[in-house]
Amino acid sequence: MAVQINPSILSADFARLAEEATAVEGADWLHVDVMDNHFVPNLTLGVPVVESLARATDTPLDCHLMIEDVDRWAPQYVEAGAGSVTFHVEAAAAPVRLAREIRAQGARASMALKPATPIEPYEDLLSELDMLLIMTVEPGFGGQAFLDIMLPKIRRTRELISKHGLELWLQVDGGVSAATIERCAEAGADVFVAGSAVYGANDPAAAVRALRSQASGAMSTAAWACGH
Ligand SMILES: O=C(CO)[C@@H](O)[C@H](O)COP(=O)(O)O
Ligand SMILES: [Co+2]
Repeated sequence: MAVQINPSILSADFARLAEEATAVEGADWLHVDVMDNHFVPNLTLGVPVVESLARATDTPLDCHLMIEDVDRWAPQYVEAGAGSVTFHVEAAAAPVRLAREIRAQGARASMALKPATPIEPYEDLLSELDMLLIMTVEPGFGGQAFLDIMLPKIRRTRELISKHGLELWLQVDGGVSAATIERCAEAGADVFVAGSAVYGANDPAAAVRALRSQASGAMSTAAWACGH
C-alpha cells in the first residue's frame, strides 16, 4: 500500500496557479478545494478554473467539493478534467447515485465527512466509493490546527475497510504537517492532503518528499498496514 501526498492549492498564490501547480511535481494528486460560501463560509474557485488547471499540469486533480447542490455540480467537475471528485455526504441528496454517476463518467468517486459526522451510518456505502475523506479540521479554511479527536474515527474507518476487504483509499485533510502526518498514517490514513505545510515551505517539492518519507515510515510499522 503506497502513501499518496496531495498538496492543496488553497494555500498557493491564486494569481500564479499554473506555476504553483507545477511547483509540486512529484505529488500524487493536486487537491483543489471548491467552496461556495453556502456549505462553508468561504468562496474559492469553480469549474472554469478547474478546466484551466487540468490543462496546466500533468498531476491529476483531486477536487474536494465543499458546496451545496453537489448532486447537480459534481459531474461538471469530472467533465472539467478532475480525476477524483469528493462530495460531502452532508450536502448530497443521493450519495450512492452520485458516486455511481461519477464512476460512470470515468473518475474516482470519493465522499467526505465533516468532523461531527460519524462513519458508522455509511458502512454499507463504502463499496460504492474509491476514497473516503475524513476532515481533520472544520472545512472552510487552510492553516487550521489538526483535530486529534479525529484519530479514533480514522482508526474505525480503517477497520471497516479491512473488514469488508475493500480497496478504498482513506484520505485525511486539514492540519496535516510534519507534526501530525505520522499519527494519521499510524491510525490508518494512506492519502494525505497538505496545504500550508507544502505551499508555506521554501521548497514545496521538497516538503512533499519529506511528508511522503515520514508517512511511509509510520505506515511501515503500523499494525493496520502489516501484510499489505
Ligand atoms: O479542505 C480544506 C479546508 O477546508 C483543506 O484542503 C485545506 O486546504 C488544507 O489546508 P491545511 O490545513 O493543510 O493548511
Ligand atoms: Co480540502
